[in-house]
Amino acid sequence: MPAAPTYPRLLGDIGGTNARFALIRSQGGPLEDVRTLSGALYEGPAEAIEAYLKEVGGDRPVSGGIGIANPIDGDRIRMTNHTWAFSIDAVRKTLGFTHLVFVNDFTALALSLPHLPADELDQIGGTQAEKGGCIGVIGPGTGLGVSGLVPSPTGYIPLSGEGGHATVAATTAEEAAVIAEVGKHYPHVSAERLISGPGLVTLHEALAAVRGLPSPGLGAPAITDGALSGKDSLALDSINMFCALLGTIAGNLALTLGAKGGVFIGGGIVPRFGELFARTPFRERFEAKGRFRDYLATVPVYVIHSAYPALVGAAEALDRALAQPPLNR
Ligand SMILES: Nc1ncnc2c1ncn2[C@@H]1O[C@H](COP(=O)(O)OP(=O)(O)OP(=O)(O)O)[C@@H](O)[C@H]1O
Repeated sequence: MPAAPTYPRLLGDIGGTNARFALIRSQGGPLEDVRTLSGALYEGPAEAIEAYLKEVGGDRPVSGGIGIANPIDGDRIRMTNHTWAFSIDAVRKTLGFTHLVFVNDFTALALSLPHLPADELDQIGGTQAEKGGCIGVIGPGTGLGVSGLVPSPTGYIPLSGEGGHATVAATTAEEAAVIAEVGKHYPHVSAERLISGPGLVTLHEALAAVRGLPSPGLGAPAITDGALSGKDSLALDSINMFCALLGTIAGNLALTLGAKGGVFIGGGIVPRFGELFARTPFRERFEAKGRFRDYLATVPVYVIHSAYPALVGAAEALDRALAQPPLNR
């Protein structure tokens, strides 16, 4: 009997604010009909997916792969920054799909890395990536996602960790003062508390307080704009500290994984810094590990500029799920 058709396939990337969907219509084909929907307008993923499919029309997919900004632990998902709570299998049945796979969004991002074209990556220091070496990925956005790819005889295995909640570490006295200031409000100052969109605002406010300045009251985009304009020195100092702290934690990730295959920076924030990023203390701090400076000096870091890398990774996650032999039930 011929195998049931698995194209078109639905791909998704569900964040705290937006849900992005796309279709791949044939094997090796591109992402098509990418749309961004506001999650808050829908009761749950089935409703959002139906709205998307109605809008783009054409043949209906029967399988889907979705990255979601949430830990995945079994069939039930309750989104942390959202009202959506659902059973993956119930969504699959509602949609009439044969397969529906959900993975953590940073697991999806990790799965995308070997597929990203070189011209969508900006290298920040280091030498050649070791082919087949361990890979790290870290990305400040609404939160701080951390993942990686570990080589195995059957290919790369993605990690599903919560590294954004590791403790943030100071290198300079002013960083220590900022962390102490933030610690007045939180019992544990995780990396995400400072290295994320909301974290940039927290860092900027705390740096002003440490320097005895009035509360600046700026949002994350305004802080970046102030730094890029060259006219707001507090904003520039905040971006520099943000990137230094990111360098510290990215260097820790590289050491922990032995990421000779490189460290990739995803998320929506760092690409918005543009050329400023290469002039921040990020790379110096990434390598500032005492006796392991030479080791880290070889590790390349790449800023991801791809438009929809998590959708590429969701496609890989679905590919892998469909390649598994069916369970004997
Ligand atoms: N120019 C900017 N500079 C710094 N931070 C910014 C800028 N523009 C937006 N942000 C911050 O980026 C964060 C959103 O990050 P990102 O674009 O990666 O979205 P996300 O985490 O994928 O979430 P979603 O998928 O739900 O949109 C927000 O906290 C926002 O304040």
